[in-house]
Amino acid sequence: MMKYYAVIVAGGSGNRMQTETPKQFLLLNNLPVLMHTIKAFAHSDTQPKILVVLHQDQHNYWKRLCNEFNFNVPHQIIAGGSERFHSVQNAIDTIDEDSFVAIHDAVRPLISKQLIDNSYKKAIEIGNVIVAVQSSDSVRLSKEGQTLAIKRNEVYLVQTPQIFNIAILKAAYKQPFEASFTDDASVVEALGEKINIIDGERNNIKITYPIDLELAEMLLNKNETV
Ligand SMILES: Nc1ccn([C@@H]2O[C@H](COP(=O)(O)OP(=O)(O)OP(=O)(O)O)[C@@H](O)[C@H]2O)c(=O)n1
Ligand SMILES: C[C@](O)(CO)[C@H](O)COP(=O)(O)O
Repeated sequence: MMKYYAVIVAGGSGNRMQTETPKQFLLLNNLPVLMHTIKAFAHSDTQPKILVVLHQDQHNYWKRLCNEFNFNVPHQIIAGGSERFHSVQNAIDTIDEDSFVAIHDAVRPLISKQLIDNSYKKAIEIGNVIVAVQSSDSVRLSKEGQTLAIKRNEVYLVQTPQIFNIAILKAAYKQPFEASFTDDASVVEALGEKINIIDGERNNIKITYPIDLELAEMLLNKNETV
């Protein structure tokens, strides 16, 4: 039987958020952001094994938070690295069985259970899957001091989860780090693999700036009242 993993990367320091507490631990409707994200995967039908990547200095803080919030969802804690790339690398190094692995940002807590299950299902069918949405704004490319309008229907805004077989992930994450590796698809693609896109969700925002936390709270409350 196929095995499933979810690697939830929470090893960042949240510089753009400019809060003393890293954004993955900030409260969203009275629960830390990271706990919402873990719960989304734990409540999915797929029931993946959950690996949470945290900076080594925050392991004890996280354990205290779990006690304080009575948070009992089973998960394994992995030490983070200097870049997102290294945090993912540390997690996949610990996986030793044939499996499909979803990599997801801790700071995308609004992911739906349906999108999680559908993404694993499609990854099994077509080999790999990343979720993305199209831009509703016009898009321009900045090059050599000029900007140029490009066809927005040829542009995707990439989200997570990004799901791959463990064998391809292990091979991809053996490559040396490049600044252009901003997600897992860019790392796997550098091996020459074709990347498959499926529709993401507009609600699946990444909490990056202070306004994103406010938006997430509004979207969460809207979902709960529907
Ligand atoms: N060394 C790192 C850097 C980032 N991440 C995780 O990768 C996700 C996406 O990264 P980003 O939004 O850039 O988070 P930060 O690096 O924390 O933010 P910033 O770039 O503003 O400092 C986050 O869940 C973050 O915790 C990680 O696990 N390890
Ligand atoms: C992985 C990602 O969320 C896909 O959109 C994004 O690339 C992460 O970028 P960040 O600069 O680490 O926030």
